[in-house]
Amino acid sequence: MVKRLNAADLPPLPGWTVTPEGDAITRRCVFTDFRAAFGFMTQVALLAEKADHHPEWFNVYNRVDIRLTTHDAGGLSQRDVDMAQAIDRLLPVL
Ligand SMILES: C[C@H](O)[C@H](O)[C@H]1CNC2=NC(N)=NC(=O)C2=N1
Repeated sequence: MVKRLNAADLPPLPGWTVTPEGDAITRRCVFTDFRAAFGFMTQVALLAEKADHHPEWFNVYNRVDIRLTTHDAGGLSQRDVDMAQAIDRLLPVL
């Protein structure tokens, strides 16, 4: 079992929102087009496989809505924090 983190114990994660239930964090990522969005998703997929930690996500054209939670913890864990920060490093700086 993975240790669950309370939302209040999360480090600052600019761009991410804690769900009202406190069991997940979400972020909307918008790209120039589908190609860029899907390229990003491919990179995240590789990270997810490496970490054995997989996002819930929804893509329409240039938009990717991501939800991170840890099923094995029944809520948030350090794995979500690590994945969120790794995802942020893939995003273009605006
Ligand atoms: C057996 C396997 O390690 C687990 O099911 C992994 C796979 N990917 C996962 N992804 C996420 N988001 N949460 C998990 O608890 C999880 N567990």
